[in-house]
Amino acid sequence: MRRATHLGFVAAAVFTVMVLVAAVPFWLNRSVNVMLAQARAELLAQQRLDDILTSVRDAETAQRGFIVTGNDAFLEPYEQARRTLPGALHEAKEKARTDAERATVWRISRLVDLKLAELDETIQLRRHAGFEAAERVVSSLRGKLYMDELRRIVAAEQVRGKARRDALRADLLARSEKSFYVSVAATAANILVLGVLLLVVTRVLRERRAAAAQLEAQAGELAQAVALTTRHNRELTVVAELLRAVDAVPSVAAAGLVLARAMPKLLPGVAGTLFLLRDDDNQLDREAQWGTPSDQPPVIDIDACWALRHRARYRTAGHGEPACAHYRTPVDDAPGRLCIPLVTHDDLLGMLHLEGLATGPGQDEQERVAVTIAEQFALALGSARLRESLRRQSVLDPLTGLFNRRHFDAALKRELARARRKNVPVSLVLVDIDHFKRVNDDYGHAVGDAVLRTIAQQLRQGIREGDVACRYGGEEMVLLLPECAAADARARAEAIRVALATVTPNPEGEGPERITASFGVASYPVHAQDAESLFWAADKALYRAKQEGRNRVLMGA
Ligand SMILES: Nc1nc2c(ncn2[C@@H]2O[C@H](COP(=O)(O)OP(=O)(O)OP(=O)(O)O)[C@@H](O)[C@H]2O)c(=O)[nH]1
Repeated sequence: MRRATHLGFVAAAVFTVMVLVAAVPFWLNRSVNVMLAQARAELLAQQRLDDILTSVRDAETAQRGFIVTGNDAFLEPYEQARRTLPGALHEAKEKARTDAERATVWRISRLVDLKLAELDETIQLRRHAGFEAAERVVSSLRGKLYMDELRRIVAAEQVRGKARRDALRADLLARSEKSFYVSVAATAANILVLGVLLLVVTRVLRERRAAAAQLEAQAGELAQAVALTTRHNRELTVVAELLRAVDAVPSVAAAGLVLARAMPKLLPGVAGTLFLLRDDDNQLDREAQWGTPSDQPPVIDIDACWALRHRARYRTAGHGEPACAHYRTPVDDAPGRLCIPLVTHDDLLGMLHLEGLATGPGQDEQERVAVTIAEQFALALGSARLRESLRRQSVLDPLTGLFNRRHFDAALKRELARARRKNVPVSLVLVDIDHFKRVNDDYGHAVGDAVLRTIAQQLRQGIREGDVACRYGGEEMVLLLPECAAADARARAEAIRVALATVTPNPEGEGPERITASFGVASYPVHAQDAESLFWAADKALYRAKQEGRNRVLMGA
């Protein structure tokens, strides 16, 4: 704004200077014109006097011719002079510019009148009194005196006029010269001023252009920063949602599905596969996939991936770079791959394999997003794993891997309530190893534990999905069989009993050659109506089985 005001002042000043400079030659030209007009008027005045003198002279010549010849034809110029001279004299008087001029014209006018009167007199004499009478008047030299005086005055006036004209011409020449130099100087000054103005305007425009370019660049940077922040915020929101969702999942496997749903939002157009490390193993399972990934094996070894081996991300952009063993398609056919190990607290949890990442500009940005997701997901996954492990520990028996008594009590109540609601049966099978004390005594507790694990394995194998096998306490175990009537429960217990007698109790070392167990079966609604009575009925049947010689299945009463 201030710069614009300055520019306005400069323009106004330049305009004023230019007007003044242009006015000087104009003024000089004007004075030259005045002088020219003066010179012209001078010439005209002289011309008028010359014309008057010439007319008088012609009239005198005509008088002489008439007097000599008496022929009227000679009088024509005289008549002409008498007609024109009054007008010429009048005009001369009118146009006289100074008092001196006016006085001179008056004197001439009087002499012309006298001369014309003398001519008139002589002509009349010649006409009426003859040649001699006219000759006498002419010879008196009165007319000659008039003419001489008239010539003298006009000649003097000519001399004065010429002097005035010469002075005017000299002045005119001097002024023309001055006017020329002033014009040249004015033009030069104008060019100079215009040049300065042009310079100032160019500079101002250049500065404005630079300022505009700077503003444009700043606006561009700002827009980029805003876009980046918006994108980061969007990413943060999605990552936060992802973490919240992973936090709420019931199992580590479900966390993979949550990731597969979030990834297309975070890295659009990028396909991927999530591999998760098995517990106590060097193998990873393909847990989830999104986009249109290339063929990936369902199970991979840690050694199959550069990223897993080195615990650092590994990128292949194509062009013959070494491929990971889990790539089933050549590197060049699926460029822009990135393997990121999922690590938390130095524990390897899995690996994120991404495909179709940018290989040119935008590569770093995508990789940054991918690494952020992998880091955050690994943390969330670690927590999910821990939660899952704690949950398992709270319901599982650590020695056998069967559910513990707390879980059994809750499951029994739940299944009984459901059986009542749905009007279906539910059965319990109590299992007690026969003479287990002897195993401990003969081979030690470690072998006893191994035998317990073998039997637990047999129980797990002998039941359906949805059935619950628990270690109730010591060497006593229980099977909860939902929607299973008494006869079916008995048959199932019998099958387990028979199978048990055929397995090696401790496949890892020494121990008894075979082991047997006794089974007590009770069912809702035939043997009892509530949890406690049902358990009690099964326990009584088990007791009877022991009493009757062990290694048998007995039904509740
Ligand atoms: N090794 C091992 N032994 C256990 C465990 N829990 C209970 N026992 C043992 O199991 C044995 C149970 O013995 P008893 O209840 O006398 O019965 P039994 O020897 O199996 O004889 P019957 O049941 O009458 O056939 C005890 O010696 C307990 O110490 C366990 O977790 N590990």
